[in-house]
Amino acid sequence: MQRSIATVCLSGTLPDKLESAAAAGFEGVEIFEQDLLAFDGSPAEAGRMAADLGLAITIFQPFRDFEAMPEPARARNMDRAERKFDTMQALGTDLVLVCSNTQAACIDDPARAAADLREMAERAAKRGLRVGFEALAWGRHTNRWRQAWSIVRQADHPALGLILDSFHTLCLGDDLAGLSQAVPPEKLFFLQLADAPRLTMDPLSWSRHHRTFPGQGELDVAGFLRATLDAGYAGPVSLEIFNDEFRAAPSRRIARDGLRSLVWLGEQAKVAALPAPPKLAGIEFVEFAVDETARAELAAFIAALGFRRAGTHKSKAVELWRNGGANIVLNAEPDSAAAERFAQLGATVCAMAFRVDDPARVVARAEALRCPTFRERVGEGERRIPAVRAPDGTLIYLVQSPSPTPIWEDDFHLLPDAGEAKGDLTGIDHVAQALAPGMLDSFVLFYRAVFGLAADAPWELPDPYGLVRSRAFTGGDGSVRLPLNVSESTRTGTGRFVSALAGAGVHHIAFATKDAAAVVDAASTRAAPLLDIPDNYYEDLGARIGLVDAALAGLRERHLLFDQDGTGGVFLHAYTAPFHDRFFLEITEREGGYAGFGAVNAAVRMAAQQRGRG
Ligand SMILES: O=C(O)c1ccc(O)c(O)c1
Ligand SMILES: [Mg+2]
Repeated sequence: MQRSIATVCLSGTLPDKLESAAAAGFEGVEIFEQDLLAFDGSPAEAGRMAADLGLAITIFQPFRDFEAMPEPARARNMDRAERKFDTMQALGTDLVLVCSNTQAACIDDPARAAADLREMAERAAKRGLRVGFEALAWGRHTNRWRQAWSIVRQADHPALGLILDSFHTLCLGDDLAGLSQAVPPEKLFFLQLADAPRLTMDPLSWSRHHRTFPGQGELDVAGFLRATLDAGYAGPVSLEIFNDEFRAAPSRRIARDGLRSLVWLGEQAKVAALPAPPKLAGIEFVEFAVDETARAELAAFIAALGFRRAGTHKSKAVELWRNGGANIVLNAEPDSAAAERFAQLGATVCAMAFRVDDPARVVARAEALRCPTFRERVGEGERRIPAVRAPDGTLIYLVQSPSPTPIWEDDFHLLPDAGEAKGDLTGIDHVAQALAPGMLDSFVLFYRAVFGLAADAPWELPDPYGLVRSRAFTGGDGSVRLPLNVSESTRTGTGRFVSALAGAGVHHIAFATKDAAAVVDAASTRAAPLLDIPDNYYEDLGARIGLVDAALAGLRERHLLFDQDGTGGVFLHAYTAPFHDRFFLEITEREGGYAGFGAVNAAVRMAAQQRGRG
């Protein structure tokens, strides 16, 4: 499978785009005409640049509004084609993409379309060039691949073939049924792949602004690729994404995401196997980068929630704090990855650890998916825990589970009563990350591809100062839950956090308990900085769900928020005020299979946090 990417996917100048594509590991590029027009060198120079980078120019595109035009436009189009053939020969590519005509003047006559394409193909063939015809989903008279194929078949010229684009087919709810029976493999000239979120929108706007890489959206791109390969297609597999955020993002990151997406898609379409994704069994710990001062402050903050110091690292300035099954690591080791993170960003989460069945296999999978991995230096006799780096630089440690000896025993001097039995928390329920706008799709692909996490439908959460978009990832039967939040506004809690961090990071950590009321009561006796929820919330709650008065009073008294899911699932949760206006903690109790995050309560929580800033 030759991997190719269209220059339109990437930001910057044509040389930037080519360099980023080559650096990411692509073997080919589609040269989008607009990128060539804006380039101040000759097509031959562009062609040499690509060749020097080891990139084949897989196609030149698009050639628009060609077929079935009345005279004199028809004759002009033939001349235009000849001129573009000159460009293609200088570039060093033999294939041009003709997308179906969108003009009102286009004649509704497939025979005319076929005759015109036949003539174009005949002219191309004289120069050893080829023409591929693609149905745009908004083409005037040709918008399905079956129509495009019927025209290509009628034209019956060896230099004319069909181009398939997953977006145009899938956005119309169409599929490739019948492809392998209808179209001989030598007539499949090119394959473009794009995913997209399911939106209710006209196909043109949807296509020009919201396409994504495969794995970042909701279309069955793997099925589309599989069907094309089953029909005998053996040419390049090329990404063609029009996306506003991609155009604004660094081309290197987007190109890397693109390659990762194709590697992952190859697995999904059963082209090439990868080391299997992990069986996940929860989040073992979350680790903060601190210095001595921040460690003391953060220790006091979590102690109010019932965490106790459970151990110190044998060779590093690292402490383990624990409440029942929930572990927090405070890392103040100088000269470490954590110290670097602290120097840059202050007290923040620098790592978290997933319990996985086989850490070595996950590392191999991450490497196959071109994700950076990490190994911390270790002292004698200490355990080396491998890690994968998330797109924001956060380390995700991979901890063997089940494991004959808990990871803490090798590396930590544990205090005598450090066991998990003590405490009222059962573990880490979820870890929420705030991301800069434009980063969400990179994270979506990372979590889905490396860890096999499944994405919930997107949510919108109203902060008093702007909207927060949220998408949650879940794996391991709900043992790992990772909501991702993005805000365009810099005044929301999410936006301020992202500005302070100049990027992305963990914004809150939610702990699980079987008895939220008891945890909150105990925390209150320790003067924990829990968030006050206004009475109006409880008035509305009573009106909405008719809890008995005593139950409602119990929630109100403890400032506990409540949600239920209609199938017997119930969620109780309470929040702390933010630590250093940075991140906050949450206490959660899930009952009856509740699978959400209390999104209905987010507006009240965010308003209370904004009020708390004074
Ligand atoms: O949006 C467009 O115009 C356009 C052009 C060329 C393509 O291959 C395509 O899928 C869309
Ligand atoms: Mg296309």
